[in-house]
Amino acid sequence: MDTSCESSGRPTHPAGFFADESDLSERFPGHDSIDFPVAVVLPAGGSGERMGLATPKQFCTVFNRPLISYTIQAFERISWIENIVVVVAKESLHLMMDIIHKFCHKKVKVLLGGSSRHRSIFNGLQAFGEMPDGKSLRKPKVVIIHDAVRPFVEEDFLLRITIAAKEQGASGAIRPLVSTVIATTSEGYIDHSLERAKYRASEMPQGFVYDIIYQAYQQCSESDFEFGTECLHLALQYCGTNAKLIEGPPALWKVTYKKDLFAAESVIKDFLSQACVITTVCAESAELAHRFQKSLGARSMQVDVISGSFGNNQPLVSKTWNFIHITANIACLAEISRTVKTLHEAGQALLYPAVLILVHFSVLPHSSLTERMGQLGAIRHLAMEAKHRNILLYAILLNHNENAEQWEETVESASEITTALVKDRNPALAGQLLVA
Ligand SMILES: Nc1ccn([C@@H]2O[C@H](COP(=O)(O)OP(=O)(O)OP(=O)(O)O)[C@@H](O)[C@H]2O)c(=O)n1
Ligand SMILES: O=P(O)(O)OC[C@@H](O)[C@@H](O)[C@@H](O)CO
Repeated sequence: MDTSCESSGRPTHPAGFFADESDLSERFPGHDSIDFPVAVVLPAGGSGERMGLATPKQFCTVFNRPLISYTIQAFERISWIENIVVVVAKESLHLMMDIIHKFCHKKVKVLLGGSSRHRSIFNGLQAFGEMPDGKSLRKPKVVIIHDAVRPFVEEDFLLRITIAAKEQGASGAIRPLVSTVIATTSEGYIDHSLERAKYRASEMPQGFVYDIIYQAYQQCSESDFEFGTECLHLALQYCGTNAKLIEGPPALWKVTYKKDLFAAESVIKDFLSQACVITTVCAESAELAHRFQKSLGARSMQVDVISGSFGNNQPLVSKTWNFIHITANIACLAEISRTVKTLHEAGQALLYPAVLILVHFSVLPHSSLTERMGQLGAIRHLAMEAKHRNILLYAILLNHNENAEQWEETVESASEITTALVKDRNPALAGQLLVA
């Protein structure tokens, strides 16, 4: 089934998680040598038994977004990848279509999987031949096969896999073994152990000249289909193609057990919390902003400070998912409401939850904290509305202190709270008035 979704202002990917395309050609000169069609097959038809949850792991969510959506995004943002074929179980078909629509995924065709991973992959490969609906996709020169439950894959590694597949016929990601592999007897005793240095773990992505892997699957035995787990082996056994093996980064791991889901959430949290933008509206808030910038910088956060709202500054809005607004204006909720609208209209909270933090300080000596909390109480309602747009709105109140040391401590405390809110993105705290 084909899908399409027009969406305005899809966020670009920040540097750091995915390699920024601008530096690819420096890091990997082959970037502009993809002058042949490349497609991807994402097997996603499994049941995830080892995860031990009712929902198949590819549809388990991180920040209210299914794992498979992160994987699809990793490929759809790459300009030289023409088509993405996702292969799902029949009972997941509608859910998959909903995900594609909700997150405005592009270049995606959904096909039905089979009773085993190899059967699902073979079904996916047939998207490039004659299809019953007549909507076949252009046959790629190279096809990348990648488990849908490996969401963290970077463009420069995909480039290496693709070019190696074009040159060698097949290529695959490998990782060093973490544990030693031993052979066991039928009674459950050790028979012998393998010399770990001679072996590697076979991971994904893998790349193949399309005709090679397609012919290999056409020759597969029932046993291969039922019990096999290695596409590279099929290319070797049935087509005599010896895959080029390329050591990949640790982030290529396959989400298999529940611990892997927690690990995936931590990777995404870390990626989201690397940068923030601070907006200020007056000289006092600018002074405080620079104190924040220094303090957050010391917590490894990249901070941009701009005076006034960021308005239609799309590059700035699409650079991060964390926004801090510093003001002494007690009627500041209108400013916050405008910022929520800007972020929503820019699509910046479509794929990841955005964090918006109001930092309100009072320059009036002995201003009543209770009074300020009362005046800002409407933020709760604003936060509820923002949450429906995947924007988490928090507020931190500071009491300006004439005593320089105490003021420094207050700012440090506010920076610590800000860092925690950005890193954790806990929806339960949205709309709360926190006091530094
Ligand atoms: N019949 C199958 C079985 C698996 N897969 C996919 O192949 C990838 C890797 O397989 P695996 O980690 O084994 O997934 P599951 O089979 O779902 O996991 P489990 O073995 O724990 O049930 C996953 O994206 C899975 O959805 C598939 O497309 N079709
Ligand atoms: O064996 P499973 O079906 O759990 O997962 C598939 C993995 O084996 C596979 O992704 C890599 O080993 C590379 O072939």
